[in-house]
Amino acid sequence: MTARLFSGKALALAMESDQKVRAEALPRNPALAVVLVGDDPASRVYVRNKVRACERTSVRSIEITLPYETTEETVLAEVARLNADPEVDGILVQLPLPEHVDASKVVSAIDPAKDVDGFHTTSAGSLLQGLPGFRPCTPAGVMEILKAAEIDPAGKQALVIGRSMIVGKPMALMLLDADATVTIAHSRTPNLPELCRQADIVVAAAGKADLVKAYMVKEGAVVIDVGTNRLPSGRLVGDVAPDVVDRASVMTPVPGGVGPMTIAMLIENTIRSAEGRLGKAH
Ligand SMILES: NC(=O)C1=CN([C@@H]2O[C@H](COP(=O)(O)OP(=O)(O)OC[C@H]3O[C@@H](n4cnc5c(N)ncnc54)[C@H](OP(=O)(O)O)[C@@H]3O)[C@@H](O)[C@H]2O)C=CC1
Ligand SMILES: Nc1nc(=O)c2c([nH]1)NC[C@@H]1CN(c3ccc(C(=O)N[C@@H](CCC(=O)O)C(=O)O)cc3)C=[N+]21
Repeated sequence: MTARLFSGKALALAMESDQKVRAEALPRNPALAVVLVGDDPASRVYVRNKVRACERTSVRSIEITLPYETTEETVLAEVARLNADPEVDGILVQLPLPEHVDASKVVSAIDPAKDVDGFHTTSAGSLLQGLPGFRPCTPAGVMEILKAAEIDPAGKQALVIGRSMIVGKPMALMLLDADATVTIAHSRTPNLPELCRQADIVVAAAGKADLVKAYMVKEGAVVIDVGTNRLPSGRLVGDVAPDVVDRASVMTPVPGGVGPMTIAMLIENTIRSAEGRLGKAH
């Protein structure tokens, strides 16, 4: 079998036209503030992509770049200022933060009503309880891809590789909510190939190039590649080896798969936040 490559980039662009209309229908443009501490080159690429998506959808982008040495107190003060600003709808603090800054403390300081990343304990609690709230953008983007590709997780065996707060854990919950039977693998999982071979849907989010190889994939499985690994050559690759294309039925490419959908969901959360704040609730 040769997999169909599902373009997250095309889906993200399709979502943008509706997002732009909604953003422009509001009394003021929705605004997203991104706080970047230090100058991690990978983070810079993500921030640049977010800024471009904001431009295309009429979302105001506020970038706050602080030097690596910035104290936790200053980062917290910046978050407090953005919380209090009535013109700001979404706050994203780019992770990872420098070691001397406690990331969970900073994330907890964000007003849950502006938590467009969906990492605050309030948002995480809403996801766990099936209540409305901001959903983390990457797994939400994966769910949108599955929907657009007409893949219903109900009754399927799903394997999530990775258990981070950003991707793996919320991904597993969302697939569970969609009635899949979910297995979560991590670095201490001894039998990854065996678990992988049983899965109808594989979401790879470990950050290890070529972790998922063709022999591990069930014929006809759906393979979603979240990994973004920068090779020494500068090339960006996912967690899924190229020859998996011969076994999967649907696959997402890297780049051009989950990454652009993460950004599309961030814009979506920001516009929803603005709609709520400006009296256009869903
Ligand atoms: N496309 C996008 O929009 C996004 C892409 N990413 C990318 O996704 C990847 C994961 O990101 P993130 O979750 O933040 O990363 P983390 O490093 O926080 O988590 C990685 C997870 O993978 C697990 N893992 C590592 N090695 C293996 C292995 N050999 N077998 C099984 N599990 C393993 C780890 O296990 P343990 O918990 O035991 O350490 C951990 O749970 C990265 O490449 C990142 O760049 C991330 C966010 C968005
Ligand atoms: N608070 C916070 N929220 C995040 O959502 C967050 C974060 N911190 N830290 C880092 C990870 C990673 N992440 C990506 C987003 C977009 C692409 C993306 O757009 N990728 C493009 C290409 C990018 C490139 O060319 O390098 C693609 O896959 O096509 C990738 C990765 C969000 N993250």
